[in-house]
Amino acid sequence: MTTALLDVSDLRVAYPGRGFRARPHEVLHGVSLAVDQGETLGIVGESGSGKTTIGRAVLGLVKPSGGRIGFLGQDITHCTPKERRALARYIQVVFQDPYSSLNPSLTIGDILSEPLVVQGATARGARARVHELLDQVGLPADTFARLPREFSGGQRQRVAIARALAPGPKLIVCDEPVSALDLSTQARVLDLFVDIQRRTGVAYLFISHDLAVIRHVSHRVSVVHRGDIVETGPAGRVTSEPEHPYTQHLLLAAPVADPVEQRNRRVERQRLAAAPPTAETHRNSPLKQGS
Ligand SMILES: Nc1ncnc2c1ncn2[C@@H]1O[C@H](COP(=O)(O)OP(=O)(O)OP(=O)(O)O)[C@@H](O)[C@H]1O
Repeated sequence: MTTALLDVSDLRVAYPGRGFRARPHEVLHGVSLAVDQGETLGIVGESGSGKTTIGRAVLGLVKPSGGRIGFLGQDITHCTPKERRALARYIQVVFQDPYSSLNPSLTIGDILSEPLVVQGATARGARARVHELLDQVGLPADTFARLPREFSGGQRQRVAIARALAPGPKLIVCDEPVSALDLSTQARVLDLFVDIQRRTGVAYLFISHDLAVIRHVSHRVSVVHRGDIVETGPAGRVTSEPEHPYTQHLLLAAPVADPVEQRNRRVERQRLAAAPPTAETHRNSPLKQGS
C-alpha cells in the first residue's frame, strides 16, 4: 500500500466564541481527505463552509481540536514552530490576494531569494534559481529588479507562485488563488498551475468556491458543506453528475452564459429546494443530460 502525500482524518477545528463565557464554535466537524503525490484535490463549497479552515489547518495556522493530519506518513497535527519551519520546505501556500501577499518594499528578486537563502543557498545560487523560477512562471528576466507595484494582479500571482515553488515543495495549498483576477487572466494562471504540475510533479490542495475553476485544475474534488465533506470523487463526475443534493444545488447555482440554460437551472434549483431529490428524480435531472 502506498502512503498518501497528505492524509487528513476526522479533522475538527473550533474557533473561540465571542463574548463573555461564549463557547468555542466548531466549524469543521470531522473532515477526512487524502492527496497523492502529483495530484490536485479540489475543495469546493459556498462561502463560510470551512474550505479555508481546512487549508489553514494543513499549514499549521489553526490548531485542530481533533483528528489527525499526516504528511508522508508523519503526524504533523501538532508541530512545534521549529518543526513547522522545517515543513515549509515541503508544504507551501498561494493565497487569494496577490496585492497584500507580497512585501511592497522588496524587489521581486529579494522576495524570491529570501526563502532560498534561509535554506542555505549562496547569493549567487539563489540568483540563478530565481531566474529559473521567473522563467518557469512566464515572467521576463528584468522582473528581478522591479517592485510588486509595477505588476498587474496576474503577474503578481505568478510571483507568488514562483515564491511557493522556490523551495521545491511537494504540496502547495492554493486558497482561492485566482478569484481576485479577471476571467481571461484566471484562465492563464490556471493553465500555469497545470503546466507547473506536469513539469515538477507538485501536488495541490486547491480551494475555490468556483466549480468551473475546480473542474479545470482538479483530478478529484471534495465538496464541503457546513464543515463536512459531503461528496468526493473524480472531478469530471462530481462536477457534471453530482450525487449529493448539495453538490447538485451548487452546480445549478453556477452562472452559465446561455440564458435558456440559466432559466432551466433556476427552475431545477427551485424544484430541488422544494423537494430534495430521490435516486429516481436525480436520474432524470437535466444535470445528467446537458452539463
Ligand atoms: N478566525 C476566525 N475566528 C472565528 N471564526 C472564524 C474565523 N475564521 C473563520 N471563521 C468562521 O469559520 C467558518 C468557516 O470559515 P472559512 O473561512 O473556513 O470558510 P470558507 O468556506 O473558506 O469561506 P470563504 O470562501 O468565504 O473564505 C465561517 O463561519 C467563518 O465565519
